[in-house]
Amino acid sequence: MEIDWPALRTAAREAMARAYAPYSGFPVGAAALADDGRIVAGCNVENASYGLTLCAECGLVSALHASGGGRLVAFACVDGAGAALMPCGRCRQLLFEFGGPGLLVDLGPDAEPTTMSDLLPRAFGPDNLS
Ligand SMILES: O=c1ccn([C@H]2C[C@H](O)[C@@H](CO)O2)c(=O)[nH]1
Ligand SMILES: [Zn+2]
Repeated sequence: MEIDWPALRTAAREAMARAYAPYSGFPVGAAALADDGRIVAGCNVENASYGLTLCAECGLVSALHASGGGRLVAFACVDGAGAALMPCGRCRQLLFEFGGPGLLVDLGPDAEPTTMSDLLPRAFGPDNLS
């Protein structure tokens, strides 16, 4: 499948603009290409009880399912400056569930994408339960 990385980055930036991050002042947007061609996105949503913060990737995974499910093929995440941002540890696990080790991960316009297996080597995942 052809991957339009600029379109994914744009979708991530658009989601980032809708972030609710009054406590950290660190808005994040994430977008991914699903295996049926649609783009799903999410932004971080913080809470006065700081530890309840939802990362942008949480919203993305929820959006994937709320809009029909499927698998993730390619993923991009941006910070408030629009630069590529690496998902936190918890979000790597969330993304692995729906993209597996081959999920392509954006490293920005000046680098080749990497894969989830680079971000989360020797991952625990659904296959370990079968
Ligand atoms: O992968 C990440 C890392 C951080 N954040 C958010 C959580 C918090 O609102 C802010 C600062 O950590 O960035 C994300 O949304 N995704
Ligand atoms: Zn996270």
